[in-house]
Amino acid sequence: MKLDFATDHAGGGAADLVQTHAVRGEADRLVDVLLCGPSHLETVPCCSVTRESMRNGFVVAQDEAQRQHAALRQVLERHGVRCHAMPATPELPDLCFTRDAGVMTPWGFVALKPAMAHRSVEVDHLVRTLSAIGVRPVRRITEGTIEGGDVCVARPGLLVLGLSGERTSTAGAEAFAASFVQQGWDVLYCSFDPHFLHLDTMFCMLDANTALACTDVLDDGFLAALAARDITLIPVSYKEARRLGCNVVSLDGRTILMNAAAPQAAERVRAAGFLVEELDVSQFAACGGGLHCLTLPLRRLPARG
Ligand SMILES: NC(=[NH2+])NCCC[C@H](N)C(=O)O
Repeated sequence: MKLDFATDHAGGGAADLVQTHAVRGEADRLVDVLLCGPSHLETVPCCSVTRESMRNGFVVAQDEAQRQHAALRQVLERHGVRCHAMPATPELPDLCFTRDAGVMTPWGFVALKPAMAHRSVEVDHLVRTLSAIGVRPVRRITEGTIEGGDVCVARPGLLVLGLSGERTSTAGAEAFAASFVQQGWDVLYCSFDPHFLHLDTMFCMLDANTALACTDVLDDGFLAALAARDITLIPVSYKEARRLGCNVVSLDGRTILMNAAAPQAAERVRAAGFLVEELDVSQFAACGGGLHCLTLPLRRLPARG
């Protein structure tokens, strides 16, 4: 497979702009992020959490969803994060979960290949939106399927990929991983049942050596592989993870945005010395996504550097 990250980045013009956008680790300092407002958010019965909400009669309360999303944006901006907006559109009801259609890597933006039909059509919309701010894909995945919620660029040298077989397939994950392998990165695969949707509902990095994890659910081999890499886990219960309580955003390896509906997880993260900002994201959680899903980091800078 030919990977031309290096050549794509050589030279001037747009390539220089692309080069300034990169994510080398989930806990580096977040500088630029892509958000999309929930004007067209709707329940789509494509994941277990949303199906449960629908059984319970949940319908999106537009005003409340807008308020919660505006509060997220305010917190990000208060922490100095530049928020870019993707226009919402009626035919894309899950678009506010900007995490899933693409991923920023150390070598530039990679357009993904979502499994769900209504999500796969988000990719072109995302690519157009990013082009307008000078970010063009260095690669587009064409093999298998892969969604951004299953991608964790954990820290420089370590990539973690979720494999449910439903949203992300082995072919998609391996195609995405190829460029990292080529650059000498260690790649860990985490297999789980499609019930759990994406890796980021059960595993999110807090700093380079600490992650929040639904340890009761995660595969023992995966937990052992994390331990072997000196990653300490702060456990989250299944019930809080199902409320998207494990689905968090590390702003800088120190300040963590967390779902207010998971107070035990927040308490443990605080006890471990992190600063926690709790946010109400109940409208989104009912649709299967939390804070991590609502944010697509475009640029993170190493804490010291
Ligand atoms: N990164 C995530 N966990 N995203 C959650 C997406 C939720 C959305 N309803 C879906 O099923 O596609």
